[in-house]
Amino acid sequence: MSKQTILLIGPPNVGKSVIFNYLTGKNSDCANYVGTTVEYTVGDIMVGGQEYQLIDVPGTYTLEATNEAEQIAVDLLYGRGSISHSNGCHSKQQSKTEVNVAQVPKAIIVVLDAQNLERSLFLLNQIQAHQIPVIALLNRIDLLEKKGESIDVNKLMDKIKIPVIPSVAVEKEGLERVKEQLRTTVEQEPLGHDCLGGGKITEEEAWHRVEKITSEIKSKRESSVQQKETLGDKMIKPWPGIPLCLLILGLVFAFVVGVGMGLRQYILLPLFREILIPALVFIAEQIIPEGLFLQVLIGEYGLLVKGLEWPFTLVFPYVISFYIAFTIMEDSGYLPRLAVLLDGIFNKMGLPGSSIIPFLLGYGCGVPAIMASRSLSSYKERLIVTSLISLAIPCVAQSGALIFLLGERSLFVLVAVFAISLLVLVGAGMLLAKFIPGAFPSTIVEIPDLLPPKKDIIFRKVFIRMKEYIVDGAVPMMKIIAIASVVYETGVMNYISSFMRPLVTQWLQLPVEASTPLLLGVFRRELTVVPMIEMDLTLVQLFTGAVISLFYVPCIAIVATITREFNWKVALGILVVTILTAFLIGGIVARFGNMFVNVML
Ligand SMILES: Nc1nc2c(ncn2[C@@H]2O[C@H](COP(=O)(O)OP(=O)(O)OP(=O)(O)O)[C@@H](O)[C@H]2O)c(=O)[nH]1
Ligand SMILES: [Mg+2]
Repeated sequence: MSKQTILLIGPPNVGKSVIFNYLTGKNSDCANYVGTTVEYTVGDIMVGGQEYQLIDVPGTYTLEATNEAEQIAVDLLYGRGSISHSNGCHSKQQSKTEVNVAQVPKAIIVVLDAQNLERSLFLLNQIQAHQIPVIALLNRIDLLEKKGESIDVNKLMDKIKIPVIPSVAVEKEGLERVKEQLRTTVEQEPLGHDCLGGGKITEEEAWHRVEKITSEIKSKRESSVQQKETLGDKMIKPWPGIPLCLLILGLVFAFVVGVGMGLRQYILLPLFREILIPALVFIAEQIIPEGLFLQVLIGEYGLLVKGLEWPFTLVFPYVISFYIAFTIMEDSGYLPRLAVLLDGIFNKMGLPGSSIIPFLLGYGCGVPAIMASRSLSSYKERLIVTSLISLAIPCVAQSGALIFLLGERSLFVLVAVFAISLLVLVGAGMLLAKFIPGAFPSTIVEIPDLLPPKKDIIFRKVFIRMKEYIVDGAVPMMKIIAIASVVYETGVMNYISSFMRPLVTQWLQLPVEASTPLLLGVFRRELTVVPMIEMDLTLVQLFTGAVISLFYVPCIAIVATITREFNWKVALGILVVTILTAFLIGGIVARFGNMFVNVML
């Protein structure tokens, strides 16, 4: 028999995932913006000697869902959940544990936002109408106290007549009490009343009552003065917000490139090139007889040579530097401010400013980025974001490879490639906004407090993302390199390449070997770039190759995600558009890139 479930519900960005991670030991993604969790995550929790499944639910303000992520929350409450869920990381493999979400939960932990109690109580009231035992966690009280405010928790319990546990999830305060309290709650019958005093009331009356309760239990210290305009407020105004934004993004770019190059040059390259790879090659030569198998291991595309060098010395350093920078940005609460600042530009692409979050996630990996678009409110917005991520946003593996390929030859060309990608992104976005039917967005961006990122949370998140890269990025890359190695050593690669000769040599003006990255790139994005490193190409040819790789087909994992989130027709459409764009812009750069390169040199 499958285990019974306990739901963790609350408004967005209140700390549910931090609480879930503590209670289950799993790793549900948490970050300082609305809509971090877009699918539910399941973990085990022991309550009074019995095992339950705790479900981390996407945040929702009310039970009238306005996007796909919120709909998942509502479905889980009704016991209508489907069994597609995350097992605590971005891994595409599903958890093997059986999850029965098509059942009404045994209990609900409602997480209230101490800073926005009215809205939380309104949601609590709606949840209680479902006759399921509930406990409440009053989280983020530290932030309230910083503002010189406090909530009388006993008085609150008195009024809403359910157990309320005050907590500071990031400090693990109050979380042990949740397990104790759950022990009695799961045994209880539902209370049979709601927190607002019962009776059939209108929405307006409900708001009136929550405001009254809040005003009776909340107090402000006499000494607390009106807050000054904070740095967080300044960041969303054009002045000084835009210069600050350029400075921050510039610093992030410099950090990712600089730290990535440093990690490669001084740590990973010496470790792999001078120690690990020679040792493995030596061992292979000793124990494996001459022949095809040995060549596949140590030849041109050898698994023990390129199969280790590419994923671990070329891409891995940038995965580390990108995710350190990105995690600090997402935990600080800067991203929603960027969303407000860029709202005008995004509106021209038919998108709300908050789509900056899936876009920036896309610079890490397209798969979680496309999933994150679930928090957008219309199909049109999701489709535009997904198409643009697939077309013009290089993932971290590909960016790492591009930085390596071009960085040492010409920084101008490197910057030009990223600038072209941004231009195409905006241009294609404006076109899609015109042609895809649907209303234009109305933007409401919730802005959380600017918080200093916590060291241990950053460390854990970067570590998880490194692990994910090794499992979901490096290992598949090694498999493809192994296949490429076999295909190369047996001469099949040459045979296939001959079919692509006219396209590659005449239209793109590249040597015929450049068909290899185009073939491998179907499987993984960075493989459209890395083989070019081994070729003797002119700067214009590198420019052409980089631009093609940028727009060329998204990798197999992304195509699978698009098919799952939309359907195969959308995936096919995106494939066709990306291939055509890549060859079109690649051909143009092959012809006119010379002019640019000459001017810059
Ligand atoms: N200061 C403070 N920050 C907290 C507390 N709890 C969570 N946070 C921070 O609040 C942000 C949001 O936390 P999450 O756990 O992602 O919130 P969530 O409710 O799961 O958000 P969604 O998935 O978007 O609904 C993160 O930056 C956390 O570090 C708390 O008690 N105090
Ligand atoms: Mg969450």
